[in-house]
Amino acid sequence: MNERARQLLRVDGLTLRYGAGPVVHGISLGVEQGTVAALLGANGAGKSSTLRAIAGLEPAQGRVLFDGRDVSGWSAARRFRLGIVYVPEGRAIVADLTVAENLILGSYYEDARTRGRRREMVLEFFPEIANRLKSPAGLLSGGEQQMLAIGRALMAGPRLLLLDEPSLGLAPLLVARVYERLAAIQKDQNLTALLVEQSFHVAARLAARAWVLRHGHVAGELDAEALRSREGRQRAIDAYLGARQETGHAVHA
Ligand SMILES: Nc1ncnc2c1ncn2[C@@H]1O[C@H](COP(=O)(O)OP(=O)(O)OP(=O)(O)O)[C@@H](O)[C@H]1O
Repeated sequence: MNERARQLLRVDGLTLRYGAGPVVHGISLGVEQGTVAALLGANGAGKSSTLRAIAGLEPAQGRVLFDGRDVSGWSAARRFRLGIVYVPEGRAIVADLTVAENLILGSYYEDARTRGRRREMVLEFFPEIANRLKSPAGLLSGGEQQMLAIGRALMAGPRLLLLDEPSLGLAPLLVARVYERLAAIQKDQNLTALLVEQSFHVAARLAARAWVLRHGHVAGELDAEALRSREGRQRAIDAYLGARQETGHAVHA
């Protein structure tokens, strides 16, 4: 990893347990400012738990540094105010509120001018929801709900977006569209994000770096070049399947 690049997020030795044994075992990673990184792995590998711990939604051991500040003991609300914004799996929009009201929820504490400016930006990225502002959010399609959830997070002016499986439950064409928009937002807004994905090839299009988790361990690490190469793809598949015993060591491609 290029140590000179500025890491907005640094996680060291993150360990998380729900009951007896840990489900995340001493994970370390860093996300550089202005880049998208991904946590890959099969069901139950510990991806969501890691993301939730970074957001402050699960108690964990280890260190979470944000912009050089140790936020490990901070509540989720305090991390949110610092700019760490989490978009949960399953989207969690408020079905009974309109699309416009859901957007307002994302920037509840901002002044009207900031809110208006951000709303304009969000609607530019997601014209699908721009035409549906007065509809109850529950009537939107799955893809539109995902766009709304991302839009709502952008309304908060995130410095770091934590995206839990934005492709979940979406048809391939919609997944491609959501990822296209994320790429446009990243380019235009210089967004920093950490996302969770099960699909390697979906994440590989956007991410500059990825970690493959397996049974709560980092089983492999891939940089941008490896993410886009056939060899890197094979390496990730091996790590998913545990074909190589790389547990505990970051594998540089
Ligand atoms: N609230 C919870 N209470 C107890 N165990 C949990 C809880 N949440 C997750 N787990 C367990 O922790 C492990 C890691 O789950 P996690 O959701 O982080 O994995 P994941 O890689 O995100 O998988 P998925 O893609 O299926 O969401 C799994 O064995 C899961 O059953």
